[in-house]
Amino acid sequence: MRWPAEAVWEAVAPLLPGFTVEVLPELDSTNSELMRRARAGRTEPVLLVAEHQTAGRGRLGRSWESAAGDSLTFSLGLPLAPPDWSGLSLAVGVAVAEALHADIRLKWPNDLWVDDRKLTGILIETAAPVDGGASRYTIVGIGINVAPRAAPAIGLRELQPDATAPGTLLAVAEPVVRTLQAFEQFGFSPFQARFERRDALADRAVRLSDGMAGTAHGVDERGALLVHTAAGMRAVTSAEVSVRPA
Ligand SMILES: O=C(O)CCCC[C@@H]1SC[C@@H]2NC(=O)N[C@@H]21
Repeated sequence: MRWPAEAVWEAVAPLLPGFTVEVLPELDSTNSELMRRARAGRTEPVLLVAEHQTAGRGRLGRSWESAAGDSLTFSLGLPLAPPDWSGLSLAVGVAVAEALHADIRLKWPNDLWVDDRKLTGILIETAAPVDGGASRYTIVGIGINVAPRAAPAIGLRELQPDATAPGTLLAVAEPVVRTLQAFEQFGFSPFQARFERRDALADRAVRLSDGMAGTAHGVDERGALLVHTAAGMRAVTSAEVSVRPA
């Protein structure tokens, strides 16, 4: 199904004052496109949506696969200068989850899960400081599965049978922008309790990519994952975390 691009533009643009809104039929990756533009000096606030990505990217060099029409793939680009960057992807996850459904959980640090199946991935990248100042051009890429997907993924339609990619964009775009603005001012701490209400790892046995095992106990005020290990409580700021089978 093709997007009603003009209608989407007309509905979303008024929600995002100061942003240019673009809905394109195909791109390699919305994140890659905004990074190319930033490197060419174009650092204005943009919402860029691709109906289809030919080379969608995930974290850690992974790819983000989606067929046309079965997912929502977009990036927001804007200059940001928060006093502390830690926890940004968690705050964005809170905004997306709260905008979509009560049953969505947050899997530290970047994923949204339903019943331990991945619904959404978030890829945040930043370009060089804007005009040599404190702001960095920040590209927040979000991929949301909409059509039902085989495990280990899941589609939003399994929670909301009438979900569509354009409707999902309308639901999440403004909350994510408001979150980025709040994060720039206040950092992660206002999002800590909201994250913990949806924490998919809370009180679960986890394994970190460095081999350490323990039990997850929420996040601290900077968004670090707290893991109780044999060596004591660790505040984990960068690692892959997997749930250990019970
Ligand atoms: O799960 C992950 O590792 C993150 C996936 C992020 C995918 C989105 S889709 C829109 C934007 N463009 C990309 O190439 N990636 C992000």
